[in-house]
Amino acid sequence: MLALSCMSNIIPPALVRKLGSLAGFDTAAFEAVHEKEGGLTSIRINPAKPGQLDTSSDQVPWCDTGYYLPERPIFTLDPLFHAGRYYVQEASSMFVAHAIKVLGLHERPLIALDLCAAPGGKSTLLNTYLHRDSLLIANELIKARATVLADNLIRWGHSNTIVSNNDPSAFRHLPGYIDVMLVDAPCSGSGMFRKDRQAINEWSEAVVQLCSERQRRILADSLPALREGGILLYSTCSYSIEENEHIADWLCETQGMEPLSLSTPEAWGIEQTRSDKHACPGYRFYPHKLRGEGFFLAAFRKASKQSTFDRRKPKAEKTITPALRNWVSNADDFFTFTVGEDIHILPKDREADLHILQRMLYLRSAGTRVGRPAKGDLIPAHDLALSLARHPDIPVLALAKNQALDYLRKGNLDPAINSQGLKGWALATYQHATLGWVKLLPNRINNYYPKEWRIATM
Ligand SMILES: C[S@@+](CC[C@H](N)C(=O)[O-])C[C@H]1O[C@@H](n2cnc3c(N)ncnc32)[C@H](O)[C@@H]1O
Repeated sequence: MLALSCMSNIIPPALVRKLGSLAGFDTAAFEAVHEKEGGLTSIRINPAKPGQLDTSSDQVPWCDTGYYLPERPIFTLDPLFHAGRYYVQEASSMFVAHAIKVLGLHERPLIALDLCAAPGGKSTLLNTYLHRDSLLIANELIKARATVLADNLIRWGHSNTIVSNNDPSAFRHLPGYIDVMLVDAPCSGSGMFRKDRQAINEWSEAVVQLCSERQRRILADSLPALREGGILLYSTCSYSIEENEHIADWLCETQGMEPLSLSTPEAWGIEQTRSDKHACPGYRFYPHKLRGEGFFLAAFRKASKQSTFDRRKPKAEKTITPALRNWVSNADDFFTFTVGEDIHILPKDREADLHILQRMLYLRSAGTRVGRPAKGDLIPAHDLALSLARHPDIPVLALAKNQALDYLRKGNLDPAINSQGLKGWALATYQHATLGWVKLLPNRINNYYPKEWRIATM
């Protein structure tokens, strides 16, 4: 408590001392910006989904789908949040979008791995910015967090995504398989001090050291999966040199990586550093220099030789059955597979990848869960309602805001809303954005919003 009330001592002096050794570091401005709790609110919109959003506010300079909000709304009470129309994401970390563009990673289909992916901020960004025919493997070590990750990716709606729940060392079984790998490593969290005061109490030089060692372990364990010539994006929300520039030097020294620079306009206020030994460019975000929290990113190409394995295509491809054609748009682009009773779809040219990944990893989910067969038809899954692969001709029940919130609370809906007298399965929508399924009966509307997703009554 004493530390919290004594403002100039809020930032651990040992951290400030170390940062003071970086060329051009402005200690006074850094301390001043940390005197107030809070920080900014920003969202990144999902350009693939409909729904009116007020984007008159300022754009995040390094991400054309990122916007600062003038204040923090109660996101839970906005149906568009639940529809995956946007993701609430800290502005600095949206810099990954710029890195993708500068490195041309959007130009052709790639296999991408987001190794430390929960809750999914950067995975949803990768979904938006990578080439649409890419495959994204979003991995998270901690099981409960992998569930949150999977849910956020369902909301975002892309079918070309696989969620895995593995230790980084599991990726050793996929030598040379990945084209681009993002390691947004667990770190000491100093970049979030303005948003999370508790992080200040938990910070110590020993924690920085432990994090630095863990970051090396995570990278050494997973890097065999990156193909020769493949790209690594390494990021943290720490200011500590031990977790940033020192890791960059270590990657060059021991992991056969060569540094890449990402040209950024000076007006953005991003500080470019050079590591001591290999002059690796690093991109530092300081809240006193730009509108964002503390963040670091560095990019590398794998220069060393990397063996790989045989990836012959299996021939068991199952195409979409006639019954599914009314539910899935561009049905011929997908193949189907079942998990338990549920039918899933994944883009056709990813069938071999699914077979490989099923053998080597523990997969939490793959592609889009479409639903369960029932008497020649389908009981549609919630994932399909939120998916971009959903058929455009499925009937729609348009809801006003209070009705949409009742729907999201899994409450009862007045049958009078169904003024057109529609029957059967329909999509509950708000401002053209889909929230989930309803079943329309003559005197009733059955609410199929998943009970584990429902919002609390406020
Ligand atoms: C900085 S967070 C990732 C944030 C995420 N990339 C995003 O943008 O939403 C780091 C993640 O690494 C996971 N993690 C923790 N220890 C790990 C380890 N030893 N190996 C791999 N991942 C780990 C954490 O559970 C956490 O989800």
